[in-house]
Amino acid sequence: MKTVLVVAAALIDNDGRVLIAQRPEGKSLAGQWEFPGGKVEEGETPEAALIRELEEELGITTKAACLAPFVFASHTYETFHLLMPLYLIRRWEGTARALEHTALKWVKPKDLRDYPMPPADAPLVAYLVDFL
Ligand SMILES: Nc1nc2c([nH]c(=O)n2[C@H]2C[C@H](O)[C@@H](COP(=O)(O)OP(=O)(O)OP(=O)(O)O)O2)c(=O)[nH]1
Ligand SMILES: [Mg+2]
Repeated sequence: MKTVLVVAAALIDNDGRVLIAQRPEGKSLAGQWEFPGGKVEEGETPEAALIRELEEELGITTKAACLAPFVFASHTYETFHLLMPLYLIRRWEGTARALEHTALKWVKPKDLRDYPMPPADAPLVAYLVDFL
């Protein structure tokens, strides 16, 4: 089975809320709420991939020095194994907009459990609740 490397971000605002984004119709896991991010492309570092994905998906600009490695998900789906590092980000430029998602939401960590998220994400939420 193929291991797919996906990078994701927990953007944290000044009130300690985390940004989640709803996956659009037509994609796998449609309607579920995820951390913004995406697949690392060939020859790309995880950090460069995340900076690119945040620009594409949210229209925001950040830099490698603002990405703090936090925890990772390692989860077997039916057709691939997902390896997904989650970075914490507190500094970026611009206002996040849903350029590729159905909706965005800023959520207190303890309220993240009210939103259906992909199976790989449940353990990550527990770490955010404890740490933030
Ligand atoms: N971004 C993100 N992906 C997640 C999360 N949890 C989770 O299981 N995934 C899975 C869903 C997908 O199988 C994969 C990421 O795929 P994606 O569709 O976001 O990839 P991408 O942004 O590069 O988009 P695409 O060009 O492949 O359409 O990781 C999460 O919290 N954030
Ligand atoms: Mg994505």
